[in-house]
Amino acid sequence: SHAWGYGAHTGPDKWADSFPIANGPRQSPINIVPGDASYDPALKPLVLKYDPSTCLEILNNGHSFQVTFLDDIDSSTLKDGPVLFNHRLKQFHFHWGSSDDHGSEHTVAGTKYPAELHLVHWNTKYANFGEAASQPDGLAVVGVFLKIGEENPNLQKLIDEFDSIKTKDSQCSFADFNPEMLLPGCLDYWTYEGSLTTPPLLESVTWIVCKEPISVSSEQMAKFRSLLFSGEGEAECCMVDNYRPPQPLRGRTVRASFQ
Ligand SMILES: COc1ccc(CNS(=O)(=O)c2ccc(S(N)(=O)=O)s2)cc1
Ligand SMILES: [Zn+2]
Repeated sequence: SHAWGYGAHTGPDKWADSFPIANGPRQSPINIVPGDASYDPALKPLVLKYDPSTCLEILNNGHSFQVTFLDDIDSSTLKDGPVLFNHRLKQFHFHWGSSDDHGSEHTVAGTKYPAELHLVHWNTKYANFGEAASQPDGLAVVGVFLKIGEENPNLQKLIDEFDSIKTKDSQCSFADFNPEMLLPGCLDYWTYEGSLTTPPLLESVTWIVCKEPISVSSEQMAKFRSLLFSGEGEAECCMVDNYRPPQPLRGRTVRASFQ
């Protein structure tokens, strides 16, 4: 069958054909309705400790661009927040639109942001990422919204690599980047039990969505849109609208770490 993508014939409405879990009970993303979220005073503050020396490479995987980290020791970790176990950072990537008025996966009271950052971590009670990804409490993804405003010098460090990763399956080494620089000042969050937002859509993700966005300039967003879904030598297809729309809540509770 066709590989999955975001086009008319391969996009989110077609994913259930090959990945029936697409219609499962805990799919992501969702529309977060702040008024319906329940403040949970038992939720701890998020503890994110990242080591820039574990940054390995930046790559275009044909769906997004991602920065991959060395995860063989506990050097870049997520602790506390809504999770009970230590998690290790595996990679971060983004989702964005074809224009500044849409592109995020989660929405907040129906508001769409131009882009959304996902920092993917796996629970070290499991042997490795692949094991963890198939467990209901195996992954924790921190989502950060991007909002049009000031140019973001930390995002610019990623954008400066785009000429080397323009096409699908291109990659280059990328060192000494600290993803802490991509976090908002305030780490208030909403949390709920969900899934990967791309195939295999595994229902193994504790979502941790930050309330406060980070800034990105409109010019920087235009650079995101210069990346290609297509491979070298193929007809050029701009990497835009690589987001899954919100999915049914199916009775899930969204908790807030703040009042
Ligand atoms: C077991 O085989 C596997 C397991 C997992 C994957 C997907 N790769 S992945 O985990 O990096 C992510 C995909 C989508 C992510 S999102 N947008 O929800 O943050 S994270 C592939 C093969
Ligand atoms: Zn993602």
